[in-house]
Amino acid sequence: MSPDDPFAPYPAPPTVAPHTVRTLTDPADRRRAFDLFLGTLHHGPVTDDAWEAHGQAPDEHWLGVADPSGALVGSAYSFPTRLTLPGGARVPAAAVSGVGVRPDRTRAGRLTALMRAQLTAARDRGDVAAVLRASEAGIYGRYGYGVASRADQVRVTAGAAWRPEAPAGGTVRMLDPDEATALLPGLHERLAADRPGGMTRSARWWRRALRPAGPPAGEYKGVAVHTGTDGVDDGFVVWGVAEGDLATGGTDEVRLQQLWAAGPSATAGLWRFLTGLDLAGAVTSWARPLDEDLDLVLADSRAHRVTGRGDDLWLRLLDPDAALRARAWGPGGPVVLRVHDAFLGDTGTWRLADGAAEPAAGTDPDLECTVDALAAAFLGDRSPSSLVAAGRWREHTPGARVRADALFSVPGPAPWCGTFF
Ligand SMILES: CC(=O)SCCNC(=O)CCNC(=O)[C@H](O)C(C)(C)COP(=O)(O)OP(=O)(O)OC[C@H]1O[C@@H](n2cnc3c(N)ncnc32)[C@H](O)[C@@H]1OP(=O)(O)O
Repeated sequence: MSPDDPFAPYPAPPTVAPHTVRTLTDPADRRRAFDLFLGTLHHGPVTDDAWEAHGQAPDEHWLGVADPSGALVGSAYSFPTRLTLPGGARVPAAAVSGVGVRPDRTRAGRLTALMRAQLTAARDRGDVAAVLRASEAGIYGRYGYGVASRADQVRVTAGAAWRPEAPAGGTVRMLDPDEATALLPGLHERLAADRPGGMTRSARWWRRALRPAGPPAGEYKGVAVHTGTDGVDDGFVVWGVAEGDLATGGTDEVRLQQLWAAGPSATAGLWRFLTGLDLAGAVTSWARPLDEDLDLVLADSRAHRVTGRGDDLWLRLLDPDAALRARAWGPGGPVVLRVHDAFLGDTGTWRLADGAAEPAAGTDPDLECTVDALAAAFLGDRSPSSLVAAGRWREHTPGARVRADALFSVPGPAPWCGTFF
């Protein structure tokens, strides 16, 4: 992207080495591609057990990029998911992972070729968006991905006291692996439907999360479910433990892996349970939603510390028209928004008003942005005003940003994906 014209077409990388991108259907090719990907993360190849236990769902889409010699030098795959938008609509999306190019073949356009093939194929299949978790923040913006939700790393002191008026009620029960496998996918599916950025998880994802194969199988994994006062299961938690060093008298650290809750009493009930576990000094998590305000309900607000904040879900709209029509809108408007997709070579203009988005080709825009910068506001994470202030959106009509703030803002939970894939 040129700094002079952020909407200029995406330039081809200066060196594009000869290559072929092809779809991988043979399980042996997929395994080679997965090993290649693991290698780019500095990991060894997948074990037989892990590969068998995880399996490969037939609806996954695997791509490889090969040298003229035929050697596989890059990989990318995706599985189908449904992404929750503001207002609760769910749209089909490609969940992208396994992206890697062999270290001796990087910076010669191979990822660019994989991304073009993957995004085009997903759009042709009818996916409204692609989503991913990025290993590095500098990779995916050029392909139209933007950070659509962020998450907090937190540390909560074990045994912390709760304020008397903190939400309460309900019960917590622990599950064994079979019970967890039977109950959690459906419960998560229900809970993820209520939060923008929530996504459906594949059976493979759950197998890996609840029944790890290989060395992690020996790790402790706790699972518990919260049941509300109405008798309905309304939240769950999965955690592991980092053992303290006995030599130094250190206590265990409870590492929160997943916590989904339907509302404040389930959230509080599960956190009370976790922080009440014996033999632990703290509960930590690498990614909690920004609206989980534990400092408001703990007697000592400093018992909840946000130790970091980072990107959660990266979103790439493939069919902006379908996406803009599917999400809910706040009151007010009108605002005419033009969106540029330099990588796939599209530009579209929409009029946002009265709770709806309608195509408005030929109308002068009040606001203009790239598709990656639209992602930053699309699920509700950033306001148009903050994006204009940062130079990521352009305002042509004074005051349009404030009208857009109201349009993009929909009551409900903060956007958060909460699924690592
Ligand atoms: C969803 C997931 O799976 S996330 C995991 C992503 N994979 C990894 O992080 C594994 C380690 N890294 C790699 O395998 C590779 O370096 C990749 C896949 C990130 C990049 O592959 P490459 O074939 O080198 O990318 P390609 O040559 O197409 O680069 C295209 C552009 O992106 C830039 N780029 C590539 N990687 C990076 C990066 N890590 N940070 C910043 N810019 C990058 C290139 O400089 C190039 O820029 P230009 O168009 O201005 O010239």
